Amino acid sequence: MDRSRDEVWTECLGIIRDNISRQSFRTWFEPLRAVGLVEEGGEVKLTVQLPSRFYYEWLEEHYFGLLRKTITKVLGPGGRLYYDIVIERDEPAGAGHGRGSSMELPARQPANVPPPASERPPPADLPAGVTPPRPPAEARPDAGRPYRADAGRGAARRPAPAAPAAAEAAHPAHPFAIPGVRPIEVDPHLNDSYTFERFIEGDCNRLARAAAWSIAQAPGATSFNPFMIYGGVGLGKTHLIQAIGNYARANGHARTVRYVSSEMFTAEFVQSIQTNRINEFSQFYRGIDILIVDDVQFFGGKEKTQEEFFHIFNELHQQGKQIVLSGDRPPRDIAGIEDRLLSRFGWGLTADVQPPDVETRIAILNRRATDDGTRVRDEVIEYVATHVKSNIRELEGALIRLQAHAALTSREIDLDLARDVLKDLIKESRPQLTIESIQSVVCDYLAIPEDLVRARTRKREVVQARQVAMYFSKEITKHSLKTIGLHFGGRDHSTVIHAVRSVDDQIETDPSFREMVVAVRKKLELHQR
Ligand SMILES: Nc1ncnc2c1ncn2[C@@H]1O[C@H](COP(=O)(O)OP(=O)(O)OP(=O)(O)O)[C@@H](O)[C@H]1O
Repeated sequence: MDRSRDEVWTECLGIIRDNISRQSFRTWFEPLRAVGLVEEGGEVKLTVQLPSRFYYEWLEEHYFGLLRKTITKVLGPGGRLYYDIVIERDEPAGAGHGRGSSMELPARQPANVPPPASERPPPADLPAGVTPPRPPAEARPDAGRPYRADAGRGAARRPAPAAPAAAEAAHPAHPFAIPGVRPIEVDPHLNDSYTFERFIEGDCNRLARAAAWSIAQAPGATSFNPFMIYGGVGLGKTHLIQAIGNYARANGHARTVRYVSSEMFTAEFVQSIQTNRINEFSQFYRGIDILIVDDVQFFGGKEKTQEEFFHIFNELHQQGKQIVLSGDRPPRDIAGIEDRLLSRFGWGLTADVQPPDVETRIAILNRRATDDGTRVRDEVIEYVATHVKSNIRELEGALIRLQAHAALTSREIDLDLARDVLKDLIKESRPQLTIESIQSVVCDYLAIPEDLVRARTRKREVVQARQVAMYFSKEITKHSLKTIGLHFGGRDHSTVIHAVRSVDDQIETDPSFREMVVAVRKKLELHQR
């Protein structure tokens, strides 16, 4: 064999890249690594490592034909592709591996185009003692059956909720209810309209949507636990994580679902401390079947809350309950959260959502208009979709504005109306923050008169505000260090470098400082919407 495994795989990737969208390539093929290449009995076996079973199922289901052709082209008719799957933690007994170990899982022979993964028997050629990947949830015999608290993997047995007394025991009390007085239904805090039916799938969210769908069929029983979605503002994270809860509740796959933002969780926790009810708070969250926590980055710097969440997380995970999280960035980039918690966020599956392409934007607008019972011409939909690009919330906002104007003025929604009504939005669909606006947001948050950050003063709190404003100016604007310095009373570029380093250092070492930076960042993002 004259070529190395990496060379062979790079050649394969080149062919695959030319045959699928950029987004799909990034999602499904970029994370894969070649880990072996051997020639044996007239066959050339290339082994590729997959990050999870989910990848295996997805590749087999969607890219089998392409992979077969590619391997034959690169390695000839004797070419075979083998998968090496990294086993997630807590695999069912039988797999016998911990996190990070792997198993050899031969891909199906190229001659057979396999039926969908859900209809296939387990591959017969697995090495002894290796458990085949679980079929997708919809194919499992338990899928679709009413949820039972004691049916899950490792779940503690609980009384069946038939008799009133049992029902009371089965309902975790609301943290702020009077315990023992009456059973209280857990309010899931879900928005009914955040469903899978209303969620438009595109390259931008395919992995996240597919994983969310699997989880909703069998919460706690897939290897995607926890499941974390991350991505920018208004890209559908909340919609998707709530869709899991809505679907699981509607189909009897979970009895108690709780959606909570990390800020709300923190507020409830603080309140429970103030009212001496930490135990109730903790019991309540430990009894939830699907816990959905939005915007986990706001746990940053809140050490006590993190600790409480850590214990709740562990308990739920051990009981086989489902945990679903969202954040504005991947776990490794979240500041101010303890490593032990961050590493848990990455235990299951993390999937990102990206800004939608124009086709997906058109589909979202069409769907939204149909749901609202409004007729909007194709040319108007296309006009809005091509001009409003940055996020889906803005896209929906544009449509709502059009609908409102048309209703108030009894006009039809046509291109003229769209141009007229949306001209300000379209001109500056994402206002760029200037150095001055950053100074203003930072000073407003820290209660410092704005002109002081440009003045000569070295008072401690002014220096802090100045450094934070410099830090964000460097991060957000495209200005050079020199220009940034000039906007801060004519300081030179080395002062800006020093400010950025100093802020970075303090983020690392000072939790309350870190919390302040996170809060300022959120304010700045609001100004960009
Ligand atoms: N793929 C989609 N199909 C249909 N509607 C969508 C889609 N993605 C987002 N939306 C809609 O866009 C709006 C914003 O979505 P959502 O609140 O879920 O975004 P987010 O990523 O959680 O934003 P933030 O980070 O600001 O909380 C919602 O009304 C949601 O229903």
